[in-house]
Order: sequence, then C-alpha cells, then structure tokens
Amino acid sequence: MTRRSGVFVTLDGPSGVGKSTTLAELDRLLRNDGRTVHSTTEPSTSALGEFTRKSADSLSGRALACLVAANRYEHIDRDLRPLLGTGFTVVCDRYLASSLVLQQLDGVPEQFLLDLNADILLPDLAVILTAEPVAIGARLAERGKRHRFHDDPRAPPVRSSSIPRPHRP
Ligand SMILES: Nc1ncnc2c1ncn2[C@@H]1O[C@H](COP(=O)(O)OP(=O)(O)O)[C@@H](O)[C@H]1O
Ligand SMILES: Cc1cn([C@H]2C[C@H](O)[C@@H](COP(=O)(O)OP(=O)(O)O)O2)c(=O)[nH]c1=O
Repeated sequence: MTRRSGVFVTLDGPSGVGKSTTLAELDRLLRNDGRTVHSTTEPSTSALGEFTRKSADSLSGRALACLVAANRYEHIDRDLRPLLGTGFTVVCDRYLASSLVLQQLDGVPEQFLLDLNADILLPDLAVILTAEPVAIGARLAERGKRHRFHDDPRAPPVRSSSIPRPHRP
C-alpha cells in the first residue's frame, strides 16, 4: 500500500447539523494556513456518485449499501488515495459513519456494512457533528426535504460513542 503524506478528515452527522457549512469554513481556514486542500463529498460528484445520490430515495437496504460502497471505493481509487499520496489535506462531507447509521436505519446488519467497508481508506480524523434535534428540525423545515433520510423518525441523534470502530488493517 502507498504511504500517504496528506491528512484525511471526514465530517458526519444528521442532515441540517452543519456539515457543509463546517466543511466550507474548514477549507478556508486550512487554505489560510498554507495547506493544499481538497474538499469533497459522498456520494461523490462522479457519474456513479450522482447516480447513488439520485437512487437513495428509490433504493434501500443492501442494494443502496452496496451502491454507496461502490461509489466510496471509486472515490478512494480516483481521488482520495492519489491526493493523500501527494500531501493534500482532504476533507469529506459524509463517509463511513453515514453508512453505519443510515444503512442500519434501512435494516442492513452492522456486520454486513463493516464487511462491505473493510478495505476502505480510514480517516485520520472522523468528526461527528451533533446539535439539538429541535434546532436541526427547524433548519430542515426552513430548507425543505431533500431526501427520505431527512425526517426518519427513527433517526437518533448521532453520538460518537455509538459509532463502531472498524478494525484498521
Ligand atoms: N453552527 C451553526 N449554528 C447555527 N446554524 C448553523 C450552523 N451550522 C450550519 N447552520 C445552518 O444550518 C443549516 C444547515 O447547514 P448545512 O451546513 O447545510 O447542514 P448539512 O450539510 O449537515 O445538511 C444552514 O442554514 C446553515 O446556515
Ligand atoms: C455517504 C452516504 C450517503 N447516503 C445517502 C443519504 C442521502 O440520501 C444522500 C446524501 O445526501 P446529502 O444531501 O449529502 O445529505 P445532507 O442532507 O446531510 O446534506 O446519500 C447514504 O445513504 N449512505 C452513505 O454512506
């Protein structure tokens, strides 16, 4: 495996918690600090990523889990690994924790998700953003619903202690 010289940071948390706002601010601060930064998102902006994003309402369960994972491996091979190899700081809006939470809400067993993600690139820092559910609800009401996971009544406030840590190979 190629040794990476960059730093990989991921941001996860419920819709409306402030992931894209935080990512934009982090990007600005890191650039001001003189770092070469690549800000990205999952699903990614590739054709497969766009297809995954579009399919997240019509597909569910293992099928969506596999599609999200396929896009993740594509993202790693095409963008994340090469950029990290040349010293970029990469910041990603949604990553593994989103799969572990959202796909489990869809009924996918945790072990299936851990197996599916067993060979992904693990972040150096995985940040889980949280906020009061009432505040998030008000923001989402203002913004309007963008996908079915927005108002899933079973969605718990995400706590970092509830995110299983996959074994680092
Ligand atoms: N720390 C914060 N305090 C108050 N409002 C915030 C904060 N971060 C983001 N917001 C607002 O919440 C809304 C959702 O933020 P956004 O970054 O789009 O969330 P996400 O990417 O997690 O869905 C936006 O209107 C944004 O301006
Ligand atoms: C990264 C990821 C995304 N998704 C889905 C959930 C959403 O339908 C979509 C991401 O939507 P997005 O608009 O990025 O979320 P937010 O509302 O927080 O801004 O992709 C998963 O189901 N699993 C995942 O691991």
